Amino acid sequence: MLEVRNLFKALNGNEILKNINLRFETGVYGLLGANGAGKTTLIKCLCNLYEIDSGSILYNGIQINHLKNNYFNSLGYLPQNFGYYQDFTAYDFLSYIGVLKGLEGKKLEHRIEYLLKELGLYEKKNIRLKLYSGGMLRRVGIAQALLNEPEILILDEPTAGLDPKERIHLKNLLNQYGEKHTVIISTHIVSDVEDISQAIILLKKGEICEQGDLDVLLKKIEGFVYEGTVPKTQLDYFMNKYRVRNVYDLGNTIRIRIITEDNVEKCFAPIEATLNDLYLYYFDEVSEDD
Ligand SMILES: Nc1ncnc2c1ncn2[C@@H]1O[C@H](COP(=O)(O)OP(=O)(O)OP(=O)(O)O)[C@@H](O)[C@H]1O
Repeated sequence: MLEVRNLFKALNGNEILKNINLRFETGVYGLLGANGAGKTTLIKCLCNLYEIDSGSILYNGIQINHLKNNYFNSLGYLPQNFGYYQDFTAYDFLSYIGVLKGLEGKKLEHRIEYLLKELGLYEKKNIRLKLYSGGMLRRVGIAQALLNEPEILILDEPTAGLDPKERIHLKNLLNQYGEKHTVIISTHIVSDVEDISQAIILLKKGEICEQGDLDVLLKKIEGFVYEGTVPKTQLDYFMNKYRVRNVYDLGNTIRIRIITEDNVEKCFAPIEATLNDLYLYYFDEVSEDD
């Protein structure tokens, strides 16, 4: 179990994370926030790559900075910008990282082959990484994070560069991995974590604004989400008046989805809220995939 208590972190004199309290058990956790919210900084703290200013991060009750290698052995991490050796093949690169992680022999070979197959890279395992596409490199990055079958898997923007089919495949893989391990996924893309997260954490300007089970979080905006059909000429009026999520062109009219706590015009009817609505409600912007 990984626990964050009253964490504060500044970078170059700017307070980036403020009073963060979190608890991670087995399951998938979706860490959602707009660009610059502090997700990467938080992840670097969780990976013990940043010293924290105050508070504590505990793994099974012990501060991670006291555990040193024992903690790293339990951790798999995909950084936002993942470094690799261009002239290595995927197989050689994973062997190299595996050895750094203390794996060897047949066990390492089997694990590499399994992950290359799982991530759809097996046929290309002997091609140099400099010839890989962005999506393929991201998948190598995910494979290296999974090499030691870590108790805690932390992925910073794992779907960057992946196509829709690869995203779905990765989601299934992470969902399965989360059945027995802790998986923390940082993203600003709602669909990366929707349907697979046992808890969603919303980070805004360095503070947790909400966390918990998605159904419970959605209750907070129950009755605030509406859809309605309005004349096209009134779009600007409604855009200024409400947070507008979707606009569907119906010819002379448009159907819009809005979020508001105010009373609305008769043309709007309440509708069930989704994680994308929650994202817009808290962050005042639509998620990239919406
Ligand atoms: N070394 C640094 N010194 C000062 N400020 C920093 C440093 N690194 C990041 N920041 C600032 O900290 C804030 C949070 O950055 P961070 O990268 O953690 O956010 P993020 O949520 O991961 O964003 P993104 O999705 O764009 O990667 C930003 O305002 C960023 O400019």
